Amino acid sequence: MWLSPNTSRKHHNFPRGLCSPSHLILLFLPLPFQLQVQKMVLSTTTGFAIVIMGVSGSGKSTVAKSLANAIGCKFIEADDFHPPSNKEKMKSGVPLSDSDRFPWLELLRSTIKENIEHGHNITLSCSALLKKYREILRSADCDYKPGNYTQCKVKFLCLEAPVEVLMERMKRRSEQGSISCLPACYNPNWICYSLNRMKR
Ligand SMILES: Nc1ncnc2c1ncn2[C@@H]1O[C@H](COP(=O)(O)OP(=O)(O)O)[C@@H](O)[C@H]1O
Ligand SMILES: O=C(O)[C@H](O)[C@@H](O)[C@H](O)[C@H](O)COP(=O)(O)O
Repeated sequence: MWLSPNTSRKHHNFPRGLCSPSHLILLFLPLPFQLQVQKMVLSTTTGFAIVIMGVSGSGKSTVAKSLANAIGCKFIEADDFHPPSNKEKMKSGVPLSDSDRFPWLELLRSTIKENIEHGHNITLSCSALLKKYREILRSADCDYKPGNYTQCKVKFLCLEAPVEVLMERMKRRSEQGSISCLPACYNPNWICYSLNRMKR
């Protein structure tokens, strides 16, 4: 399920009580996603995870945090789970390799698994740019059969933003000294490549 922030959305029926200002974010989600969030909120027995994914600066943390706040669930920032060696690489602008990413994704999988198995809902901000990374996170649901996205308790929402917006945000972020994957993010071709090649 892919969301572009500029796409217009219709307002839909949320359970009573989901109508304070902090819930406004829900109205900006695509309808199938709104329904998923309703299911999440109404379920008392099953935990769900919503992964807000996309490239650096696409707004993952902002949206995942607001969504968690709106529906009263836990927000998890995937960047907090990187080992110091990955953080060091990202700080120096060295892109991570898959062998850097796999242990990190496996740790995230265990965290998602633990939460959904205890019936807790979570939102997670994580780049998850390749299908193989998303499949690792989906496998946190022990009932997940590869390709059965509808039943999977781990849902993905991909944020997109125009390249100029991403560049501006990354520039601002680097000026503020935060960690980011600068060389990759400063290359517009890389950004387009990631966005265009993303499949479920
Ligand atoms: N919808 C939005 N409109 C305007 N600014 C936004 C929006 N979403 C995020 N931002 C800003 O963009 C920057 C990057 O957002 P962030 O959530 O950290 O992105 P990511 O987690 O994908 O790297 C932050 O300064 C944030 O305030
Ligand atoms: O929000 C961000 O700035 C990025 O998404 C970033 O923090 C990400 O977690 C790392 O770059 C590792 O992930 P990838 O190299 O797999 O994107």
